[in-house]
Amino acid sequence: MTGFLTLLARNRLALAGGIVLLLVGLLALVTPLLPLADPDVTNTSNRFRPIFSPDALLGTDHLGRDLLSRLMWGTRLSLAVGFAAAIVAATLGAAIGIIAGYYGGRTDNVIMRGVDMLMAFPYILLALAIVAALGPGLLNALIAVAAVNVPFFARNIRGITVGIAHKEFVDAARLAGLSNTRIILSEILPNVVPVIVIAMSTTIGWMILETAGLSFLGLGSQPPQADLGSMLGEARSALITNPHTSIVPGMMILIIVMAINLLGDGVRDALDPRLKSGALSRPMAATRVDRKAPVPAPTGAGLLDVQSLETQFHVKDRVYRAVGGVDLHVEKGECLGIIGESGSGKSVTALSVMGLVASPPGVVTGGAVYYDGEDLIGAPYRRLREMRGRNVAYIFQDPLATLHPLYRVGDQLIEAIRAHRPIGKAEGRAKAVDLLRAVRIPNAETRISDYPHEMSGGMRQRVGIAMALANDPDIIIADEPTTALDVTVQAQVLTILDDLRRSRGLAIVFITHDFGVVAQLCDRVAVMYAGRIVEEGRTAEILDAPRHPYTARLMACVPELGGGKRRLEAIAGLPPAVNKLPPGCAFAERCTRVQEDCRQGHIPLARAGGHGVRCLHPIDDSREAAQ
Ligand SMILES: Nc1ncnc2c1ncn2[C@@H]1O[C@H](COP(=O)(O)OP(=O)(O)OP(=O)(O)O)[C@@H](O)[C@H]1O
Repeated sequence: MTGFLTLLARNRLALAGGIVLLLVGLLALVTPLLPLADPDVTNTSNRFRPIFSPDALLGTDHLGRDLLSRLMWGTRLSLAVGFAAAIVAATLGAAIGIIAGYYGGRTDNVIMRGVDMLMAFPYILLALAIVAALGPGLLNALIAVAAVNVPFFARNIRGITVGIAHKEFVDAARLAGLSNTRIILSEILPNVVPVIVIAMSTTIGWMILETAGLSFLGLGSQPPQADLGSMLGEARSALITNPHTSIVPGMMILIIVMAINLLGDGVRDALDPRLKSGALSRPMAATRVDRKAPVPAPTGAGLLDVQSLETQFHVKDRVYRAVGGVDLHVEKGECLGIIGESGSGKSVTALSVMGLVASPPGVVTGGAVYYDGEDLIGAPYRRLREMRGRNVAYIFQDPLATLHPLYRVGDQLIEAIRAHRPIGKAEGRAKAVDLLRAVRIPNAETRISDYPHEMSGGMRQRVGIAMALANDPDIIIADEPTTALDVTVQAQVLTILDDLRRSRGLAIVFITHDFGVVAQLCDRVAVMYAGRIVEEGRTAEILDAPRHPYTARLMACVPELGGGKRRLEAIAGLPPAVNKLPPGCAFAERCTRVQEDCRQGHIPLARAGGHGVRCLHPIDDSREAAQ
């Protein structure tokens, strides 16, 4: 709750909306206690007094009634009716939606067809029909407004419930013997409540307007009782001659609805922080580049030469330094492993290479990525598009998320091939079959017509590899491609990658958590921590004698088959938040070798031969590393 309120308070517009609404609500609450004139007492000799009259601050209406008093009492009534209608509509709609979505089948059909029938009427006609049937009056207007909004909630919540009702945790609850009512209350409801709150927060304003609309037409509050709509309705005839009688209630409606909508948007954003971080906003086609420092010149090291790369996420006033000055290079045909704990910046480094970090909120703020001497960070989007897949291709962790579920894998492969080569469909298909064979998918000719869900996880990952190979790239960046696979399939996939590397001269950048994989596949390895490379060198050298305490501790966490019984040492503490990186060594807090100078200034990556380490007190002795 505190987190939600903090997030909400950070949104200035929502905060302003909340404060205005709170003030209006407070005023409405204390209205009976205020020394106001009676809102219903008429005095025709005193009619149409202007604003700021001595005895009527906001003037009087056509019957000489005090407009300030009517405004306060009217606001109170309009707010009460609007909120009550929203609560009734949300409760009924959510209940209907949950029942339809959870039980499905005939129940769903019957309920939703009824809802569809309600939705088939224009809502204002439906509201008018309900009020006509029940008779004019504020309570009936409330019922009408609630009734016309029930279908909106029912439809929304039913859709969400259908998705949740088929989730494994609901199946588990059912298997555990929970009754349907218990499952709905304990498993479904908590998951749909945020959606109900979001839907309510964005519709209350609308319901206040609808109630005001009915009162304006004379179907809501009845004279002499004031609500904002009826005040507007009564002022209609004096709109030109005495506009203040319309402006006063009109302004209040505007203020209330604006405040509710701003607050509602804030509530939605706070409940779904992805909206705020930009995750759901449409990202740009290439990562935004904003390099302040001069671009480093190419060193000519390797086919891919990453220099001082800095990538940040700018979320409101916070800056997350996900990649804080990374230097890497990969030679043709070489396999470079990037290893590190979760959140150390491996994926963001990899995605930055081809401008694939989503912007907003991602920004490349420094450094360069040279591919064959050409700076990709500064390259125009057209050039990047040409090179994506053709020169540098990616394999991602979860092939289910990258393959389109509604297209056959063959069609997706053919599309990937044809994106860079103007070849016919038949030729594309032949090439796709060859690719599936290259990644050792049995019966490639028939499996090409499978949908992704018809394949096993390992096969889908092979399709991912085939897709990365589709345009004979020089470099493949594989971001934890085997993490989701079991060990035997993992071994097969690694073997395929290794063979392809040797047969095609592919360079591979392999991102992983697993030192075993690094040992099997990689020529060199770079260890990342808090957005920096802390150690880099030949795999055998680092595995034999890690020099950075972090690398040594990371290796000590890995169990060894046949290595006898030994205690696995977890690394105490957590990596620092990348928006609050400490000065000096980011690992200092968790390091057993830490000394005072570790916490000060920039620590460079010191190189001796091919082995680099970013540590002031590195491990010198392999026995010490093993401890
Ligand atoms: N959209 C975002 N907004 C803010 N911070 C982000 C965003 N995306 C990533 N980060 C931060 O960037 C840092 C690096 O993330 P990255 O995904 O590169 O880590 P990783 O080492 O690949 O982790 P994993 O092994 O779990 O994939 C993390 O601290 C992460 O929280």
